Amino acid sequence: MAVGDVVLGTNQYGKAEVRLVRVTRDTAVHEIEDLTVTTQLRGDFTACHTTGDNAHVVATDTQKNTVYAFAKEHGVGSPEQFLLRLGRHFVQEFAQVTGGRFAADVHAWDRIAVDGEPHDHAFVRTGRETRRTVVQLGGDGAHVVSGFTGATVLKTTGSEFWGFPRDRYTTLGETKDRVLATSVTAWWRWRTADVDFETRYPIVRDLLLSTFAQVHSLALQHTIFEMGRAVLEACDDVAEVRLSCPNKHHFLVDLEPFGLENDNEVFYAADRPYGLIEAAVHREGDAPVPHVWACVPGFV
Ligand SMILES: O=c1[nH]c(=O)c2[nH]c(=O)[nH]c2[nH]1
Repeated sequence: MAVGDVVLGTNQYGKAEVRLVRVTRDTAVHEIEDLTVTTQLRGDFTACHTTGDNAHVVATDTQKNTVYAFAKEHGVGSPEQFLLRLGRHFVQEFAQVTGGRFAADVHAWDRIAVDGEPHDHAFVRTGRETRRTVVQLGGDGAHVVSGFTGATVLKTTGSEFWGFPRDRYTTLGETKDRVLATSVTAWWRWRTADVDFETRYPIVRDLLLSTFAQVHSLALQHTIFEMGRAVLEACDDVAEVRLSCPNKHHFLVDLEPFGLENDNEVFYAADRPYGLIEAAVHREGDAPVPHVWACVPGFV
């Protein structure tokens, strides 16, 4: 519907960053599930925008309540299944809802060790990656993208960087042995929504990180391509991998003024600026699905 010459374009709305902690206490050994969930509905919401008629608007407060209710009723389990269940509920329940974007960050917890034993009901946040997923439902079915951010990894050798062009602004020296460090943000698109996500997620994650460790790197670009390639070669159910990796520079400290040698031992870990290396890796001939990636935060 038009208001004068102005028309409504694409729109979506929902509740962002619903903090959900689910404790399962069937036995004395409790389990905890901790997620930040975002729901955004798409469909026929034109009247609300153009005339203020809220008849089609599933309140964001209702969406938030549904997240909590579903966690109680159905449990959480894999975030992918949780979001598929949640998203399908809104589509089935409300005729005006045709699809949406549903995203979750998963915050992992370890048990606190007491006298060397894992405690029954005390946890500490895992210092590793934050698992993430985005599920998209629409006319062409369900698309599931999984990934993680904040996996900080470092190797003290096995990394070179040389052979780059030199102009009058180039001061960086060539190196055959440097520290390589990054905080990996990885996304991968599953071929279908029919995946055992809980089994597959750690396999993909471990492949990415073990490849970082094993590749003799000639550039961070080289490393991240190899990381993506390792996943695509091992995992038929993954269609595409995208990686965003800051090059967390470790500069060798000049110790000469102090009469000391620095044999790749003492580094200045700079926080900014940093190189930001990003790449998508896919199999030749695979059809791209750009609209899925358009809703994934982080990088193009
Ligand atoms: O792995 C690297 N890739 C670059 O593109 C680059 N540029 C730079 O200054 N250092 C590095 N390291």
